[in-house]
Formats: sequence, C-alpha cells, structure tokens
Amino acid sequence: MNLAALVDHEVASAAPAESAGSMLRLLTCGSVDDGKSTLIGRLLWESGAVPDDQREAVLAASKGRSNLNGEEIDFSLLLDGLQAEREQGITIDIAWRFFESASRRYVIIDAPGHEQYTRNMATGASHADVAILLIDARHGAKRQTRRHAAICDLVGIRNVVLAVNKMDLIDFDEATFRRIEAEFYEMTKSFGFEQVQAIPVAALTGDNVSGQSARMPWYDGPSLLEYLEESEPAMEALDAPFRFPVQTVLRNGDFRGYAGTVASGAIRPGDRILDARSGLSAHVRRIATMDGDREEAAKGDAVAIELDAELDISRGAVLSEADHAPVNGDVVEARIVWVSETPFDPEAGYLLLTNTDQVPVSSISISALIDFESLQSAPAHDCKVNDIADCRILLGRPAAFDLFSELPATGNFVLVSAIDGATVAGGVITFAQSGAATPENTFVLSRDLLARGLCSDLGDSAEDRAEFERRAQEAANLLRSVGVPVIIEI
Ligand SMILES: Nc1nc2c(ncn2[C@@H]2O[C@H](COP(=O)(O)OP(=O)(O)OP(=O)(O)O)[C@@H](O)[C@H]2O)c(=O)[nH]1
Repeated sequence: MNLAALVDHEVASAAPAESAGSMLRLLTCGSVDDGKSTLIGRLLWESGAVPDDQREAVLAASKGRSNLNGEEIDFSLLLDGLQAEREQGITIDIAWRFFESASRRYVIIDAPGHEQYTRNMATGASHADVAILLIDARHGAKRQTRRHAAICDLVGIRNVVLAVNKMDLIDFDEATFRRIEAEFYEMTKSFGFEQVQAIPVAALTGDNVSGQSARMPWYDGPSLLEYLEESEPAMEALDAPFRFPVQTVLRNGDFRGYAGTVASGAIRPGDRILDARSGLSAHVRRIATMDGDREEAAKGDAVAIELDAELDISRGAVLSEADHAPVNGDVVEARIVWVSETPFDPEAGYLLLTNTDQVPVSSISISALIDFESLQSAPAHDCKVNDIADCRILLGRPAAFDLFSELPATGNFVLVSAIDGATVAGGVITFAQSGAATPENTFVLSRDLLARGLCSDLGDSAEDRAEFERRAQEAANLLRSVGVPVIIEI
C-alpha cells in the first residue's frame, strides 16, 4: 500500500455513511503550540459540529484554566488536550475528524507538530485538498512550519491557507501580519502552490475564524471558514489517462484476467491497452467484477480485466492507454522525504515499491537537500530523518513510472530497507527514463565545461554562484529531455 492508498483507506473506513455536498479534505499543520488544536476546536464549535453534551463537558473542563487570556472556553480540549479530561472520566469521541457546515462536509487530517511525526504528516498530506499552515504571529514561520510547507508542496497540495494565529497577542498589528505573509510568499515562490491565502486569526477569541473580525478592519479578505466554503476539492483532470497497476493474475478455466484497482482514467471493452514494461499491447475483451461484467471501469474500481490476447505479464505491470503510456524506466529522479531514524546509507540495500511493483535499487545518489531556513535546495550528498532531498535512483530493472506532476497516483513510491522491509522514505517522481546511465553514455556537465561556455560571464559572488547552478540545472534538464543521461559535477 502506498502513501495515498493508506490515507484513502483510513478516510474511507472512518467516514460517516451519509453525505451532504462535496467533501473538502483539510490538512492542518504547524509547529507545537502555535494553536492548531484551538483553531480546529473553534471551527468545530462554530460550525455546530459539537453535540450538546460535549459542549457542556468542554465548558466544565475549561473552568479555571490559566491559558485562556480571559476567554471561557478552551477549544483545544475538543482535540489533543483531551488526555487529561479522559483521565477524569470525560469521554469525547473522535468524530472531530469530520464536520459539516451548511454547504459541505469536511474531513480534517491532523498533522502533529512534533518533528518525529513528519512521516504521519507526509502520509496525511498526500490526499488533502487544502492545507492550513498555522503560524504564531509572535514568532513567524518556524523551521517545522517551513518543513511542513515543503512537504505540502512535495505531495502536490496546491491550495494553502496561511493562518497567522494569536493576532490578539500582537494587538492585531497589520504590519506584523503583512511581514509574515510577504516572507512566506517569498520563501515558497519556487513551490507549485497555486493559491495561497494568508488570514490573520485569533483562534482563542474567534477573530476571522468563521466571521469577520471587528478588531482587524484593515483585513478585507475572507474569514477561514468563508475561504474553506469557497474552496474546490482538488480535482484530477477528467481526461486523465488510464492506469491499472496489476495486483495479481487470475486464472480460472478459460478465464485469464488481470486484477487490480484503476489508479486513474477509465477503460471500456474494445479499448487498446499497453503494458509499458514489455511493450506488448492487446484489446480489452471483458471487465469482470464480483457482481458481473461492466461496460466501464474508472478510477477507484476494483476489477479483473480480460484481454483478447495473452500478454506475458505479472504483478507489478501497469496497464495503460496504448498511446499515453508510462515510462518504462530504470533511471528515476525524485524528491523524497526521509522518514527513517537510520540515515541514508549509499552502501545499504533498498527496494523501491510502487502501487504493486517491488524493484531492487542499484544505487541512490542524493544531489540536494531542502534548507528549512530558506526553503531553497542546496547541493548535498547525505540525508537523514525528516530531510527532504532530491535524488537519482538507478534500478536493477525497469518499472512503469509517471511523473508525479502529471499523474500523482502512479508517480509516487516508497523506499524500504531490503533487510527488514522498514519504510525509509516516501517520494515523488520528477523524471524517469529508460536505459540505465553508464559511464559510456552519460554526459558529464562539469564545472570547467560550464565556466568556459554557458557560464563564462559569471563571477564568484553568491548571486552568480546561484545563477551558475540554475543554468547548470537548466542545461541538464534540456539534455535529459532529449534522452541524454547527465551528471552535473559542480
Ligand atoms: N492568546 C491566544 N492564545 C492562543 C490562541 N490560539 C491558541 N492559543 C493558546 O496557545 C496554546 C497552544 O494552543 P494549542 O491549540 O494547544 O496548540 P497546538 O498547536 O495544538 O499544540 P500541540 O497540540 O501541542 O501541537 C494554548 O495555551 C492556547 O490557549 C490565540 O489565538 N490567542
């Protein structure tokens, strides 16, 4: 099961049966104590999602609390502050994950603020429509918040709310808010975020949470809930190409079918499909399910596909549309988040797992790490727990890959230790190509070569050095796009 499937499973098994309107999946993240629980608790409270008996329990438990700045209700008690109350015998169930407003349902995927939970954060983030990144207005974005922003980008979240919280503690000062907002835009400008909405809030007092705050007249944007009500669930393109990772091959008398779950797109009997690994193609004869044959199988459907010709394929193959197939690659470049306490070791054995395939890794080389101060990538060769790194992976044999930016469902993977199977990293494919790079066919883009040619106008200032790297990367990408394996040596 890959990262996304894990979350799907979790959400599907916990979701209430009845549905109202579209569902928006929210990821909440931020550093410890920035006020995440208070903000979520306040949202639940104000949207009417908390039953009366729980309201009373929270009101009673809030009495005498010293952290409330004169307020009566500790909203964080609805979430992670419950431990103490549980010990006093008050139970509040975990339905807090779901709430409904007048117009739609929400599921909240909570990402704990502590560093050791980066793995949960990455897992949770992989299926959120909107990320709410919390920042304490007194401190600005902390390292952990920046790390979370980088993970949100990595897993493809495009809609981000920057909730600048505890505005009451800085006298609702506009200049501070604007500074934090501007810094965040600057820092994340290389990311793929398409919508970033900064909102000044005070979770404890409710300012700009569900309605407009009278204490921040200078802010004319939406409140948090207003913004969420207007946000669209992240949609996959309707015409996404068909992908069907083969889980198992079924044989029953004359029937030989390939079983699995459609990862994207749709297929009908008569369509021509291709197995990228073998290059073989055939037509769909039947789409079989436990409940009889189907005229179409679309994303999320678990089916068995029978073809009009026998292809010699096995678990791990990805059946696709014939004219829009994945790359059958044994060289991939990826951005990974390292989640194991054991640091990356170039000598250790790793396996790369896609939806259904398991491929031995010949080598991994780290080329850059995201610096959590600047959110820029900097050249590096090592990586340890919680790092986000760019790497190049050579595989023992080719496997079917898509670029994550084009097809997230078949463009992500996990790396596991070949010794004990423990997950060490999750990643997304940024480049894939067939034909492993060998010393003979690899073009070496050296510092010398660049200094004499493409970068001969650049000097030694920090700016010029950054420009040098940018041009080197651009030249490498250009060469790779025409199929030339490249190593940058700078
Ligand atoms: N003055 C003020 N205090 C706030 C606000 N929001 C949260 N707090 C306080 O900040 C502290 C931390 O809030 P929590 O909601 O527990 O923070 P958290 O981010 O969930 O923390 P963890 O669960 O430990 O990750 C508590 O004492 C809250 O009462 C706010 O808007 N204004």
